[in-house]
Amino acid sequence: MPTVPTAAPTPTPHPDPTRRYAFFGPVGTFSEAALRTVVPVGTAPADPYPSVDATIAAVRAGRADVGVVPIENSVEGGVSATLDGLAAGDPLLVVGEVVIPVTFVLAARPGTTLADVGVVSTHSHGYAQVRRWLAQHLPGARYVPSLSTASAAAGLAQAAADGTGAGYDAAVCAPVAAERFGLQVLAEDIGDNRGAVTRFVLLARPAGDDGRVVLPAPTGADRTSLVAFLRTDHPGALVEVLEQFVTRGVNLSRIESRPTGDALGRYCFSIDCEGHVAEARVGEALMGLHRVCEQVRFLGSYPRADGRPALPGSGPDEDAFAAAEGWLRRVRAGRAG
Ligand SMILES: O=C(O)C(=O)C[C@]1(C(=O)O)C=C[C@@H](O)C=C1
Repeated sequence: MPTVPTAAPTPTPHPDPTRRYAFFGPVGTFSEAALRTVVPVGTAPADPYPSVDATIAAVRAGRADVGVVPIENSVEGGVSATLDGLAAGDPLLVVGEVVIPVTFVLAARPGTTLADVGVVSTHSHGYAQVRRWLAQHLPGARYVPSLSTASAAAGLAQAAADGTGAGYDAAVCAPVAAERFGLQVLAEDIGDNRGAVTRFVLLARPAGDDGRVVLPAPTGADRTSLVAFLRTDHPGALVEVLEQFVTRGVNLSRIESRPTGDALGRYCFSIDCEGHVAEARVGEALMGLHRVCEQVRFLGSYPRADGRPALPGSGPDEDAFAAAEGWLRRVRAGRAG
């Protein structure tokens, strides 16, 4: 069985001042906070885009080299816009991840009190994380969705500057967004779940057009992301997919189904597993998937934000994979097994 080559040379680490970064904006989003953990202000050009789709499109079109978007929240789960954006369209690679705590404030124009708040706006993922607090403290309040937590805050500031109404009275946003847009914080730390975190991914175009290597080299504590499209709707199709990981002792850290959009009942599986495609066990699992699936879209292998090495699996260790490969080579050459 062929050995999967490792990425060489090692790609440039972030921040790379020669690259242009894009993030799901405007300024003050959690996505910007995630970006700033790897690309501090002033180290490289970084532009805000108004949605996940726009951020992904900027990377695809070459307006940015690396894009930062949310992919998974510990309370509300997968971010559909990101999962779907990566499953279709020109291929992109995940080249890194960042996990940050998410804490929310209720912010409004200065002079507003809690009793004045009848309509609240925020991103749908933000709303899902403060629903209980709102029900308890603003039981009559109506919810208006916004493109991001920070755009809800920006809308209040813009309306104040224009002398108009924003269509809502308060925004649920990051503390930094309230500060950036000169809003008054009516309530702090209003998240329903202490310790909520969101995982963000750094996206880049695969190597090819500019000759840059973007696939990060293995670190020993990596994650691999992919999308598996099942061949046909038949009994055991998902088991066949899972088997590829189980038999190689590869641990999954996330699996969720997403509709392909073609027809009712057509789903693909968005999967994260532990390890790097350069490791034999992961490479073989991916080859196995390729055999049983209609299509497998490799989304990248990249260092885990928590630096945790793969859990020891019940399957064979890396040496056993190398030994098996050597053995097959020998017997194929007609030598004694
Ligand atoms: O609106 C933002 O600030 C974002 O970065 C988006 C987003 C998300 O979609 O998950 C990020 C983290 C929070 O969980 C809420 C919203």
